[in-house]
Amino acid sequence: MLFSTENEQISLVSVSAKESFQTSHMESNPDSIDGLPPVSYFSDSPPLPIICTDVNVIPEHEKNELQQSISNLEGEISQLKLRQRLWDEKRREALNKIIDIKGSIRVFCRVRPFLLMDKRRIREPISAGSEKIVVKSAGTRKGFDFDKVFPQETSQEDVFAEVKPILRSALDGHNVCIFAHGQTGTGKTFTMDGTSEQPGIIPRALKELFCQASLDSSSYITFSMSMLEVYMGSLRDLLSPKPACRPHEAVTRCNLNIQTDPKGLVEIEGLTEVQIVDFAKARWWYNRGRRVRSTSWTNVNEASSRSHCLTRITMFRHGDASEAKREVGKLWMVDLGGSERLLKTGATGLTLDEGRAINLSLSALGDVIAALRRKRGHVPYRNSKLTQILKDSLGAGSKVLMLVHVSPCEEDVGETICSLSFAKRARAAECNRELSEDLKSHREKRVKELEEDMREAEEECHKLKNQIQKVDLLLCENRKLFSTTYGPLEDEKAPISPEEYLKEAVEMPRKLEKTSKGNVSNSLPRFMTSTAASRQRRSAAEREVVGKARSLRSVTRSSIQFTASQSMSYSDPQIKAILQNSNRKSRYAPEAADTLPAESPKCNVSESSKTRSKLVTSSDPNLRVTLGRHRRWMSDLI
Ligand SMILES: Nc1ncnc2c1ncn2[C@@H]1O[C@H](COP(=O)(O)OP(=O)(O)OP(=O)(O)O)[C@@H](O)[C@H]1O
Repeated sequence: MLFSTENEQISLVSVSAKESFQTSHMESNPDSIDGLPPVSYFSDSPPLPIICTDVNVIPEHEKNELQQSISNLEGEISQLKLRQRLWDEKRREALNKIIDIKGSIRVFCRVRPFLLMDKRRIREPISAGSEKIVVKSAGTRKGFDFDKVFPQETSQEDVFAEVKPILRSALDGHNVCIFAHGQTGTGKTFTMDGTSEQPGIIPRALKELFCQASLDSSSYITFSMSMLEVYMGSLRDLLSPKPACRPHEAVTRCNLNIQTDPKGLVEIEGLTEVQIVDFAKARWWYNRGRRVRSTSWTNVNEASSRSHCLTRITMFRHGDASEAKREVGKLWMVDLGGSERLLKTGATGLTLDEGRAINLSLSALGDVIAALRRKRGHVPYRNSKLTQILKDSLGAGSKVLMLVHVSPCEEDVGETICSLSFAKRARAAECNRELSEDLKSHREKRVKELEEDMREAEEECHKLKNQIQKVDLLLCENRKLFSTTYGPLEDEKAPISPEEYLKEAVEMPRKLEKTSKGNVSNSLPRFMTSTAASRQRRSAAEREVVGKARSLRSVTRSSIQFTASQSMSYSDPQIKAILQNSNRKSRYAPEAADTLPAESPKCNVSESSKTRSKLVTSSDPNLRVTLGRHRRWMSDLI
């Protein structure tokens, strides 16, 4: 029976309740209770009015009110998110302007403290100011300007504080390179890597990236890591699953190819790329790579690095799932091999060749930076492997930080001047024009203003994040209340699968045609309506698309992790978003976490072969090609 109005419904329920009450009372309790006369509804006196409330009946207007409040909250959240995005844009803009004012290639200098084995003289040859270094030698004084000078007593923390802003830029989707350059034994590895008590830039940067990513409320960021070494002009994969081979063997066995795609993006074929979900995992992988690096003993440094060691962190910044937008930024942290006068290091044989190779690639790097600075048409990237690898991270839109290291010792003055001259060359082009004091103070003022803007934007973003969380909580409660009372909300649809999405895309023209048949088709000229042949062609195309969707779903089910170039092969933003979501889910799934070693790499043959088979069983030919071409993934390791 249908109840037309609320009142009718209630009165009917009241009657039935009254009837049932009367029946049950008559059946179960015909006599008095505790000697009291039973209440008779059949007496002559008129019956008392019965008030019945049925808890299951909720007035219609309450349902509407709840629905309204849900949609209001949803609207509020999207408004807040929009405001948050705008503030985030402002923050990025301010940061970019700051970096542009300060210069996209910045050069710092760090002076190493005296070591126990150093011969100390009364008069030290180097005096360091905050932005200037003066070298005194053989009665001459040479001055070198820098963006920042770190004197001997500078702590690792202070150095990192100056590096931090550039990391934010990497998180915002820019390509960033941080180099440590200098003579052998001047502290490049100490600055980049550090010790367990005094961690250097790389471990601190890894920590900072995860910290910043967790605070970022407008998007979510995922990370992957690769490490390689440029040794005697060849590339070695430092995170390779193979056992750490000896340097000279590895050169031939682990050589990798550098490819540049038509867009100018650099890809290193076969380079291992591991996904890093947290700082602990990142550190584990970093330590693993470090141990494999080629070092040898020289007269100058007991554990001299004989190669350039490159650590790459790739950042995938995903916007809202609805936006399906993704930005990829690369952060390169490079511990360059020591520049050295080969005679001084006492190098012979292989070590001598290693030194020569290091020097050649360093001068190629200097040429590239100088050409970029001078904005020359031709940039000689091809002159060394190092510059080929960094090609897409050194050019326009990228940020470069060079940390030049020098020794405080008298006997190293010649080398010190060489290193400082290298730095001067890198810095010169952008600082060609010596700035007047007025201009300098104007720039400083502008930077301060922009820093203030940035802080304000960050605060606003933080406030909005908190507000969104609160409203979201309220929304969840309301949704829960609605679904428990009235059943699922109308717009609470299950997330659309790639197959459904493509099917919908295929069906859309059909639907349109159906509508047009009814309404517009007759008004179309005959040559614009579909022929039998065109219909046949279209259904063949539809079958292909649905087939693709199926294989796509099988891919997402098998939790394959996509890299930048792989996901780019799917040009549709909605599919990308779905794939990203599925990646995200699988990453946090317990079985995905298991594939990362907790403490040390454990060889689990069945596990790894299972994963490998997943990687190759995709039925999608496009995917197979990109997977085949691409880097090995963490799941493929060991
Ligand atoms: N700022 C510093 N404070 C304390 N010790 C330092 C500092 N810089 C360097 N050292 C020490 O100097 C020694 C040489 O440093 P490191 O190995 O980092 O030099 P390097 O430039 O990387 O040399 P190479 O190019 O040969 O690899 C190490 O014992 C290191 O601990």
